[in-house]
Amino acid sequence: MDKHRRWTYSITKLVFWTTLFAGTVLFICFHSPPSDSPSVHHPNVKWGSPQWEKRVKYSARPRSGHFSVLVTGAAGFVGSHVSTALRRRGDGVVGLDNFNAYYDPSLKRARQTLLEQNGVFVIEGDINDNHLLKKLFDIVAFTHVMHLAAQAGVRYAMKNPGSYVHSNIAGLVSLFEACKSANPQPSIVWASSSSVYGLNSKVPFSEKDQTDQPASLYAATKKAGEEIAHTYNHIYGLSITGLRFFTVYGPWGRPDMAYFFFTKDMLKGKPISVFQGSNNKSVARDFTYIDDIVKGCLGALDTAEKSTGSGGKKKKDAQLRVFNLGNTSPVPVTKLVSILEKLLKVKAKINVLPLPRNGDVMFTHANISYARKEFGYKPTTDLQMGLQKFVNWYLDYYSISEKKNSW
Ligand SMILES: O=C(O)[C@H]1O[C@H](OP(=O)(O)OP(=O)(O)OC[C@H]2O[C@@H](n3ccc(=O)[nH]c3=O)[C@H](O)[C@@H]2O)[C@H](O)[C@@H](O)[C@H]1O
Repeated sequence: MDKHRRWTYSITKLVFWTTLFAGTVLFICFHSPPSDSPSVHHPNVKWGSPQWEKRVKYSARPRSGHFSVLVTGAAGFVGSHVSTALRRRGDGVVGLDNFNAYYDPSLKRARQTLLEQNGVFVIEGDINDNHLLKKLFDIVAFTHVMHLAAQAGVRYAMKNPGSYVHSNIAGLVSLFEACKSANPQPSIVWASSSSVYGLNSKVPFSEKDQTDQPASLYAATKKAGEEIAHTYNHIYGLSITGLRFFTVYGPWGRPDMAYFFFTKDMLKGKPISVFQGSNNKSVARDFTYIDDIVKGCLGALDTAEKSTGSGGKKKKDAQLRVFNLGNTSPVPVTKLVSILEKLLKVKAKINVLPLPRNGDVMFTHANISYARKEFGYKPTTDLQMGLQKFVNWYLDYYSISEKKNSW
């Protein structure tokens, strides 16, 4: 071979191998297996990449006759349970969560891992990110949005008021804007709160009762959300259902809630503070078990009518509803503590404190007859049984042996 031919041969060889290598890389990128295959669980797939879009679309794909649902707050307590239930029955589910550090983000990541194993892709992003929301509605024709992302917690509102405005007001508006512009417009079910009843003293709380005396900024932002929902329903024909949750508890729960940190502190032998009203009156809550709440969420979703707008205009009036989702039997916080003492086999060190004026109310008690009538909502788990399930999960998740229980 002369010098020139050898040179041409080397170049041809180089081009051949480069093309083969580039082709293989492109093939891997564009023909990766579907998102719920365990081999491709990369939570950090680049936003907006073809692989990301593919995972979003795959996760959103329902079984025939089922819904395609965007669940915000999917790595949260209620969001992770609802996403799993929807996915299990055949709905396509895409999760969205900002994984903020309000409480231990590793718990949110653990929920995300479970969701991914169940075929739910959870996108890390904020509901205030208009670009992200637009992109999601551009690539998927979601039939429903289950909006559970929020800044929760009644007492924390005094420490960080801005985060309530950011998530519960600005975030809600950003989400409604995206839904109103989507084509088709989805039906929306979202989490309001029992706290909207505020200083209401008429029991049990009915959806028709007054809700204009919120006792915390948290409650005020949820009440504002209900009014904002009215506006978007009225102007744009969005079908919107608000759910007033009553102190939801259970496995995979929120560490900022009393039943959760009482358990943690009691197991460590630390004292707990139990609030009490004036004249030694007990503070009580209508504690509601997570599985009952999930049934209520699905019932609301299944009975939600379609939105009626398109192109930013409404064609006719759309559905607007608000439901209480409670347990209907308030339990004093002192009773909650005594149930935990039995289940954990420890004596609590209790400091009784006067109910602080930081947003707490004396009691909550749900009337659930409207939800029962509309979608057969009927809670079945009492506090004793529900806490037993929570404690089983807690000891298992934090790998605490029975021996340690006798601290
Ligand atoms: O239904 C709701 O809309 C809200 O429910 C929940 O709020 P709450 O009912 O206030 O739950 P949680 O903090 O567990 O306190 C429970 C009880 O323990 C008492 N409590 C609390 C703390 C303490 O140190 N001592 C004490 O006695 C306290 O006085 C109270 O009586 C959600 O957190 C909130 O996000 C929202 O969704």
